[in-house]
Amino acid sequence: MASEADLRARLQRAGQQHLLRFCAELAPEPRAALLAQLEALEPEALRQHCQRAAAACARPPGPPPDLAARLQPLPPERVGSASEGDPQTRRLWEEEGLHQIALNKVAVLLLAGGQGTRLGVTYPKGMYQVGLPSQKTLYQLQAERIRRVEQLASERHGTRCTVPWYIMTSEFTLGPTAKFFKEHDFFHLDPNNVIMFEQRMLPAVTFDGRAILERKDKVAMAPDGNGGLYSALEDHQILEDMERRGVEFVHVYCVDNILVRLADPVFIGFCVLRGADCGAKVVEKAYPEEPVGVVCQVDGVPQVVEYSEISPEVAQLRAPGGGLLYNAGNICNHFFTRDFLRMVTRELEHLLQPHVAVKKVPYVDEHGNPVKPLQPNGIKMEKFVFDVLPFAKNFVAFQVLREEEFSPLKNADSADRDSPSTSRRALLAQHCRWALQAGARFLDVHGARLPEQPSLPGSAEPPAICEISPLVSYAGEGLEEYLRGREFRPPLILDEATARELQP
Ligand SMILES: CC(=O)N[C@H]1[C@@H](OP(=O)(O)OP(=O)(O)OC[C@H]2O[C@@H](n3ccc(=O)[nH]c3=O)[C@H](O)[C@@H]2O)O[C@H](CO)[C@@H](O)[C@@H]1O
Repeated sequence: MASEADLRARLQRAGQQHLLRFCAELAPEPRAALLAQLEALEPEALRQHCQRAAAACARPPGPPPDLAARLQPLPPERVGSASEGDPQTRRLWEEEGLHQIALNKVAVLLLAGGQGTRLGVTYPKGMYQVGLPSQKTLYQLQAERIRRVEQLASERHGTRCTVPWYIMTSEFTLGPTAKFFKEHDFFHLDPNNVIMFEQRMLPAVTFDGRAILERKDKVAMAPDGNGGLYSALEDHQILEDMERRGVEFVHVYCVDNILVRLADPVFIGFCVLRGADCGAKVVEKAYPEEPVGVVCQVDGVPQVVEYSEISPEVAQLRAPGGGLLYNAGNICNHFFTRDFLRMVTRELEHLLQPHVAVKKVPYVDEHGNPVKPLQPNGIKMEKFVFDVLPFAKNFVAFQVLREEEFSPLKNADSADRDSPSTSRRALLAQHCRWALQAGARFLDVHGARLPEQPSLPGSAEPPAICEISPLVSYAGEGLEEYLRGREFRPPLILDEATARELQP
């Protein structure tokens, strides 16, 4: 370990010697912890990081003034659709996706390093359960969808196959996530196929470029954004692991969408057949201010413009048909070829520009007293996972139906959108639709048939509580054999055991 004098010299080079100002008064243990934390910060990188943060903060807030003039919607030839068009083509995509999965060429990669501040929980979001009858957490639903899609591909192609699950965590989420998976026996997945790795952390910085001490013995650190993925892939040799397993296509997704279709064969097949190196799933934006990035073109190049970086005027622009001009909402589901990821980690990562988030960062004042600021006082620098899109040679977007594929859990229940209640409702409404489409009929307490609403929107309370285990159906398939022509008194919990009982 470096001596305190060494560290002092290094910090001086970085212009950050204030980080040691309480060191002399610390007991041996916290002192050692602080020194270890400081030793991990490379002086030149720290200097640049702090300078960049201050410079970015000094620029006028909001999107660059000329952005509006440089934006265009994606040209239609770059966009496919899961719901419109010919069902035969959709089947072809699905077949291709299942084929690639059966060949063990597909992996999923979860971005799970975020802190879930808006939801207000202290544990990783994937451990959250929104109050489904089964009480399954987001992680469990995801694990079961992986098992089911493996099964579908295996059955179709008569092989046994694996979809490895890579999980990017951060200092905040690795410990609890790993523990949770162990406690739940990896949800019956083979632990060798669940690969957790950690993203880097960066110091939070004051507006004048000084790294913030959160405690006398601790620098305030935050994960480097979900675009930290690319350096984390390199740090932990994840692409080498993928290569060893023969993985060629990666579905990257964010943790909080209860309807996420892991390794979605339709999306994978579409991207593969289009020869894409990079893809993004989109939904039609629900309203102009919806906090989703917009997939569009900037200076003719595909890109996502994040909701925090688009002006309200631009977000509200209308197309001639009356819909939003920029209506391709990013749902943080990306397709990458391993070759593309390799190119990014080898050649392009350093070109990704960090984004500035101004936040309230707890700190110690000059007397060493802890302060919880009421106003934003610090800068966190984050890279975004989609910032690699402009480097793609063949980017495609894939439009899916919101009620089938997107209901994110962002806020606590006090909000009326993107909350535990709205996520639960979206999943239960979807399962009720699937059951009705498969021919189930629901009865009320008096035995009378409940009205059928097979086209139930995701935001509505379903007429009957019905939850279908992902182990029974991945996307509504295969339910007729259990449900057709049968009557049920809700709740109907269709798990594997019930499915066996209902089997003709
Ligand atoms: C940068 C980004 O992708 N933004 C997208 C994200 O926004 P949004 O602002 O909602 O993004 P979140 O902060 O929820 O992060 C998205 C995902 O990235 C993970 N994460 C975040 C920070 C970090 O350092 N490490 C990490 O792994 C989170 O755990 C989460 O799984 O989802 C929306 C859809 O729901 C999209 O419309 C946004 O365009």
